[in-house]
Amino acid sequence: MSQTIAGRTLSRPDYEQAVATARAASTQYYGTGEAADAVADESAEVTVLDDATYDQLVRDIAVTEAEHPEWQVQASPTQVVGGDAGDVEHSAPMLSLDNVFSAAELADWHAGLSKRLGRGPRYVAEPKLDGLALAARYRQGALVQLITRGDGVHGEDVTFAAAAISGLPAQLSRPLTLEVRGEVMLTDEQFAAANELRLANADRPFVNPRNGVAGALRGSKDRTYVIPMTFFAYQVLALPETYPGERPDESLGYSAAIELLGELGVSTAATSPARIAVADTIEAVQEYIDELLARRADLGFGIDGAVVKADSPADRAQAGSSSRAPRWGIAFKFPADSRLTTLEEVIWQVGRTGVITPRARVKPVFVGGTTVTYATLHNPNDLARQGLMLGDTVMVLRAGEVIPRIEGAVVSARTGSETPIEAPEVCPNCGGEIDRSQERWRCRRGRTCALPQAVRYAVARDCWDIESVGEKLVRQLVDTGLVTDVADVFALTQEQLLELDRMGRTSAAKVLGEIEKAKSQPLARTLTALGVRGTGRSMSRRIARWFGSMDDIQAADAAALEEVDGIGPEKAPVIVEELIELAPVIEKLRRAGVSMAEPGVPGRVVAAERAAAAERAAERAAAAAAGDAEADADGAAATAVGAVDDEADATLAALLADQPLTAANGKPMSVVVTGKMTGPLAALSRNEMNELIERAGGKSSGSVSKTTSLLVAAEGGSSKYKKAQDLGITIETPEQFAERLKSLL
Ligand SMILES: NC(=O)c1ccc[n+]([C@@H]2O[C@H](COP(=O)([O-])OP(=O)(O)OC[C@H]3O[C@@H](n4cnc5c(N)ncnc54)[C@H](O)[C@@H]3O)[C@@H](O)[C@H]2O)c1
Ligand SMILES: [Zn+2]
Repeated sequence: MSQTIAGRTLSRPDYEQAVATARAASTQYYGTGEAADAVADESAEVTVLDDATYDQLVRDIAVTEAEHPEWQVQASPTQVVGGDAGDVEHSAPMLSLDNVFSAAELADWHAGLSKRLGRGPRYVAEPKLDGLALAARYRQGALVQLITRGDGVHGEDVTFAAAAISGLPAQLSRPLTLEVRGEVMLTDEQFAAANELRLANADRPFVNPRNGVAGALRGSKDRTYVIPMTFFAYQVLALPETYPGERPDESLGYSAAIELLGELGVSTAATSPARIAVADTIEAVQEYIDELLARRADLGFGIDGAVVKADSPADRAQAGSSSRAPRWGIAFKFPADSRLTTLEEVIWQVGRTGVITPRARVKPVFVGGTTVTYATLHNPNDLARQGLMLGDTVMVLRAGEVIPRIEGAVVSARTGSETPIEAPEVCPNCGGEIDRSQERWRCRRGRTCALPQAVRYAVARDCWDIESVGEKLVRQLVDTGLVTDVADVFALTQEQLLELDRMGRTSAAKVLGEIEKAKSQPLARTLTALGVRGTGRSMSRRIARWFGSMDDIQAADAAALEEVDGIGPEKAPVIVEELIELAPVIEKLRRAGVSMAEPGVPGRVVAAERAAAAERAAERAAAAAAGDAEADADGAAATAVGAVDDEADATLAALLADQPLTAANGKPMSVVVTGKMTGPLAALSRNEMNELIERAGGKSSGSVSKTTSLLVAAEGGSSKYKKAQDLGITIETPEQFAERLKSLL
């Protein structure tokens, strides 16, 4: 995960230009968030950079200054903190943070600090919140002033925004006098809501949450509507003597201060999904950082790294600070997850279910670890409202493994050559009418619009595996009306097939043979073949394994579906609705003799039994701990209950016997497969390997982490292999793994 941004040495004119560009970009960045509005003078050039580009520029400047200290100018971003000075003097300078970009750089930093202190400090590690720094002054428990960071010495008074910020109460739970510092930001939800509001009020939407928060904050003075924001605190400090009242204990460590903030009613990252870690070694810090990066996309708000700080005030005092940043803390920067690029084309796609979605083709840009060329857009109505244009400079977000998304456009960067995006008049797939009654447009023909694609998908190797039904045959089957939905495949007869072009007896027999075999495919594959909106292969497997039978799946309501790992309150009702729509197709499949059960899968019943067994085991352990005396008192009753339990446990054990990847505690083992398979597993696709793992009671995962139980790899050398070795995770060859699963092969 390391990202090296080595700086380059610039020529003197390039250096001066770089400093000027960085300053202009900063002004923009800390301005209103809607570039154009920040520039009163229309003729002024607007410099908008994404953070990755800005950071690269600053690195180049730093490397150049190291080589030519005499070139350094006062305005260099390496010398000064962020934005413009305001008129409120800070109680103590609001500093920036120095950065590291890799585990090795962090270890070096730790070595340096340990040397300075003469010992390895205890650390607190927390998210680097991607918002704006804010100082909040409380006098005797009442919020009296909010100040931006400004140039670090003087900030701007933004007290007027207080009511819009959650996490910063107007009144603390105790009447203390103190200053709280932290980050004000727009959560993902708040960003979406903010743009809805802005559009409804004929204001320009924000480009992304990070750029939006400056505008949200400043604009709250004159705006007629309120844009809610969120605050997370990361520091408590004393106020000057002019502020009367009881003060907090100044010898508090950082972790204790975070706790105090929580008690006072101020929110911190400790109670956010990001959490905070206290760690005695730099390795433990790194572990938190790795784990935080893995969870980055699921936090609900933007982070651009982690911050590592010495916990004790004594360590901090001894380490001290430079004019720009403290020496007792460091920011571990994550690779950029959003970059600016150009929107080149909008492609309208019709999905398997007939839903029409716009997809953006952008000028290729490296973001979130890969080069992105395509990104999802909002739904068509949003597109029209946002007024996005072809040729716009757009922000592409790719966090974690999720599909890249366009967050917004920098309207101020328009040159006049942009062109409007044309929405389709008719269905781009069949030329038929579009149903625009819902937010998501859909072809009026629904699933039948994309029927050939749906059938192709259903007969593919990962679903029913009817390989002899190729693309041309599917076309013919659909065109002749023999197939009107995916289930019709199972109703095909020899006579019907023989009437088709280029279909002889041998081919027809082959097709029918494969169709016959497909009838006994596991439920998970049939569920995948149905193309239920909101599910794919792995979700279908999870659903099939959880319920065990199609009857149980169809009987499930949204609440029951939500019990399946990965199905949330948004997805569950969609799946229910889809299954209702698909009921006639499912009924056809049932009548055609297609299997409606997941073989060898314990399903929900055993899942419930597992939970009960685990509970019983815990109770027994507790009883044992409570001492024999009490257990004796309940003697008779306990024996009777115990007998029933033992019987249930025996049933469970029998059921689990062919679940070699279920751990003793009933939890699935997490298995990662890498590289080419060999031996008995050589012919299996990755999807088939995943199926096998799940059938064996395990969980397949794409990346190695602390929680991985097993890595399957034919040879060493890959990064997953090395990571597993480092973490001491069991590694098996495909042959060894096949041996472990022999009861299932
Ligand atoms: N795109 C642009 O044009 C542009 C211009 C200027 C700055 N920037 C961005 O701003 C950043 C650089 O500016 P910077 O000086 O604020 O440095 P920084 O963001 O690298 O680090 C310091 C800041 O981190 C914040 N922070 C978040 N979580 C924190 C935590 N848990 N503990 C302590 N502080 C925390 C605070 O606001 C603090 O002031 C970079 O990310 C840069 O990309 C971008
Ligand atoms: Zn259509």
